[in-house]
Order: sequence, then C-alpha cells, then structure tokens
Amino acid sequence: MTRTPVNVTVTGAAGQIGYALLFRIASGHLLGADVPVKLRLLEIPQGLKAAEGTAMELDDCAFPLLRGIDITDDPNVAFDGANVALLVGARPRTKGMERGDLLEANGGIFKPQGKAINDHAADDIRVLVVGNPANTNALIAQAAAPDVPAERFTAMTRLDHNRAISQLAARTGAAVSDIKRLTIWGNHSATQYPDIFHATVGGRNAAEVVDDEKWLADEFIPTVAKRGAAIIEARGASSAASAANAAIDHVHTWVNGTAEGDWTSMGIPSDGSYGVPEGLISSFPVTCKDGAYEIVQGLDINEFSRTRIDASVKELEEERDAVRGLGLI
Ligand SMILES: NC(=O)c1ccc[n+]([C@@H]2O[C@H](COP(=O)([O-])OP(=O)(O)OC[C@H]3O[C@@H](n4cnc5c(N)ncnc54)[C@H](O)[C@@H]3O)[C@@H](O)[C@H]2O)c1
Ligand SMILES: O=C(O)C[C@H](O)C(=O)O
Repeated sequence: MTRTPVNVTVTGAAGQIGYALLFRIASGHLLGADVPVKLRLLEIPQGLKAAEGTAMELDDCAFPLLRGIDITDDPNVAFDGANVALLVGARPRTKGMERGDLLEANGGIFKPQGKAINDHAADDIRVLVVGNPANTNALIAQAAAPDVPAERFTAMTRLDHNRAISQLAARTGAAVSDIKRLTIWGNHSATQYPDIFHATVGGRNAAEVVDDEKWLADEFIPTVAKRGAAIIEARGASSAASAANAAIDHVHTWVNGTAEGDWTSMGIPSDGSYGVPEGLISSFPVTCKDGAYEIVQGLDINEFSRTRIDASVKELEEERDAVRGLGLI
C-alpha cells in the first residue's frame, strides 16, 4: 500500500542541528522505516544557499522514503500542510545581550512562526521547539496559534533526559537500556531538575542503588544541567548531533509511544499537575500512546525534589512574565 508522505518542516535547516537532523528524518528515523516524508526547509534569506547545498546532499543519498524537498524563507509556505514542525532556528545570545533582548529577538521569530502554523499547518500538526530558550519560545509560538490545540506545542528536554540516563548508567555500571522512568522537570536551562527518585536501574529504585545524596546534589544534577555549557566549552559550538538525536527521539516517542513500564520527559503545557501553574511549558514525566502524551500522575515528590522543581518553575514564570510584558503572549 502506498502511504501519503508526512510533511515535516524544519526551521534553521542550514544550521548545525539542521545538518545533523535532516538526514535522519529522510532515512526514516523520525517517524518510522515505512513512513515517506516530504521536507520543508525554512531559513532566513542568508541561509537559503546553504540549505540548498544540504538539499543537494539529501538528493545524493537517494533515500527511498524522501518524497521531496522545498526550501523557503517564508513561514507561510514552510508550514503549509505541515504535519510535524521542528522549530530549530533561533536567535542565539550574543555578547552584551540582556535576557530581555534575547526573549524579544526570539519573539520576533516564534510569534510569526506560531501564526503561520495556526493559519497553514495540517490539523494533526505536532510542534517541537528546539531553539533556545526552548520552553518560552514554545509558549510564544503556542500563544500565536489559538486555533491549534495547545498540547501540540512542545519543547525539547529529551537531550537532558538522555544525558541524565547516560550519567546514571556510568555511575551505576548499568546498561543505558536498564535505566527507566527518569524525569527531567522544569526548564531546559541550568535550573532543570533531573529526578532519579522514581527511576529504576535494572528494576531497582535508582536513588537506593546510588544511595549518595551528596553525589546527586553536587555531581549528577549540575553535570546534567550544565552539560550544554560544557559541550560549548569543549567543542566551541553548542551540541548539534546529540540535540538532533534528541529531537528525533522526542518526535518518534510522541508518535510511536513509550515502552510499557517506562516514560520520557517532554516540555509540555502544564495542566496544573505537580503544582506547576497551568499553561507554563514545563518538562514533566509523560507516557505516549496513539500519538498523544499524558503526564504520569501520582508520583510522591520529596522535599529534595520539591525545592528544585519549584526553582525551575519560578524561572519559567519569570520568562513568561517577561514575554508577557513585551506583548509576545
Ligand atoms: N533544547 C535543546 O536541548 C537544545 C540543544 C542544543 C541546541 N539548542 C538550540 O538550538 C538552536 C539551534 O542550534 P544550532 O546549533 O543549529 O544553531 P546554528 O546557529 O548553527 O543554526 C541556526 C540556524 O537557524 C537559522 N535561523 C535563524 N533565524 C531563523 C528564522 N527566523 N527562520 C528560520 N531559520 C532561522 C540560522 O540562519 C541558522 O542557519 C539554538 O537556539 C540552540 O541554543 C537547543
Ligand atoms: O545551545 C545551548 O545553549 C546549549 C543547549 O541548549 C544544550 O543543552 O546543549
């Protein structure tokens, strides 16, 4: 049976993450090995030529699942009929830039993109925001798309989730595949909280296996939360291949589901669960099934976790208030 191709729009297509991402989408890793895709690449005018070069390389791979590539600098064209949108292109913080300037510059990108999604995307559109500050950029885009169900706008904390699994595996000597139910709470920033209290290692409670709160507080949490900065320091550029890999994981899990007995972390609009104010785009433990996600309910949150979740949520509230003050939401 011939399947209708899924339209996947990628913004910032000529950037570092774009280069690591597009080939994996085209080879079937995003949606599945039997799902044909059409790519729409959105770039700013200065990025179009490089995006064309990447499209030439995609052609040269002769991917059987790739059914077309369009390149544009017009969001209305890029999101026309989009089923999946990966919003990667963002304005990086430059020297001397205040946080308010950064939020405002990104508002100039994510507000029009949200409106274009609202006006042109397919009814089943699913959006993942990767470009930083990812949670608040997702909030801006979502607010500009009142006709799209709010839960279709998500922000990426899967890279943090994967980083935390890897660190925990290294500490416990377990295989990555033996680690389940890890959670990233809050913002994709240094305030994020990687929580192992409900995680398991080979079926045993991870916090009990580790049994070292000092390691948790002084090593594990800061290592995960500051990993992005450590990569920038080491590589001279922000994480690209691992970020692209996490974007693939995020969408693949959202569409195809979490494994039985496991969950993942996604930045999603809060429904008020765990005391996170409704509407904030915050990371939660979620299970996915039939293309939808649900927050894992009923977890006991101890004092250690509560303080850290609250601190990250407070930062998200401050970012929300700042973009509200700028008229971006
Ligand atoms: N959430 C995460 O876990 C995570 C991890 C790594 C990086 N990031 C973020 O992802 C973003 C992209 O990273 P990168 O390394 O690919 O950056 P990059 O600078 O290499 O590429 C960004 C691309 O976006 C394009 N762009 C800028 N404004 C655009 C617009 N309005 N429309 C379309 N394209 C636009 C630029 O021309 C550029 O080609 C950054 O904001 C980075 O901080 C997030
Ligand atoms: O781009 C960055 O600032 C870092 C990135 O968000 C990361 O977590 O690797």
